[in-house]
Amino acid sequence: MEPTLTIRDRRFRLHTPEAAIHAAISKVAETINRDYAEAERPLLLVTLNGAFVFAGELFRQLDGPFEVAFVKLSSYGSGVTSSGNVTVDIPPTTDIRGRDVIIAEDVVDTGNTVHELHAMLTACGARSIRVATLLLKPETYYNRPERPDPLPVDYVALESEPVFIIGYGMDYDGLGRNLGALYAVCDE
Ligand SMILES: O=P(O)(O)OC[C@H]1O[C@H](OP(=O)(O)OP(=O)(O)O)[C@H](O)[C@@H]1O
Ligand code: HPA
Repeated sequence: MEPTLTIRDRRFRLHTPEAAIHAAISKVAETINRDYAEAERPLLLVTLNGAFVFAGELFRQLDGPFEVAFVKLSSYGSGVTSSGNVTVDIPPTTDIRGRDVIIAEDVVDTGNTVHELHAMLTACGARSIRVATLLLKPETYYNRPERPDPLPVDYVALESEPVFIIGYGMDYDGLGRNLGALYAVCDE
């Protein structure tokens, strides 16, 4: 685990080591297993691209008749700020009607993505919708004048200050998703 690294034009510093990530994901899995012990075929819906690493590790620790499906959304392009427009590149890869859905996100930052997806799943007739994320940025998520009543984020592995993070699925311009630890931009 490098203490600092450079990707293209940006410097990053170690933010969360691998062991802490694994421990946090295991805690989330335990809670979900308790909450869904009686559920019938709950669905883990993974938001591509970023959430595939987190969701893969989480899914392996879920007990019972869980299914997995995917959706691809994007709003950041190659930069470090949300465009504000969430594009649905691939709609949910399975029928959502009547399902108990857990959205798996890598990061809930502005919350634009998770709100867009929640609205889509509601329109598709999901029976229940909860959100699991590897990382939540509470200061960014809960302080949005345009969204005074944000959705609950039900399962949060890790929290961070409002700084751009890469690693464990999260990217800068498509790079850094394969890092096993989290790194925060440190050149601002
Ligand atoms: O809370 P928000 O501000 O909406 O940010 C969170 C979203 O941003 C990233 O997706 P991105 O659009 O970068 O696509 P990617 O998953 O392919 O990296 C990330 O994977 C989340 O889905
Ligand atoms: O901090 C972040 N890192 C990578 N992708 C993101 N998408 C929203 N926030 C982030």
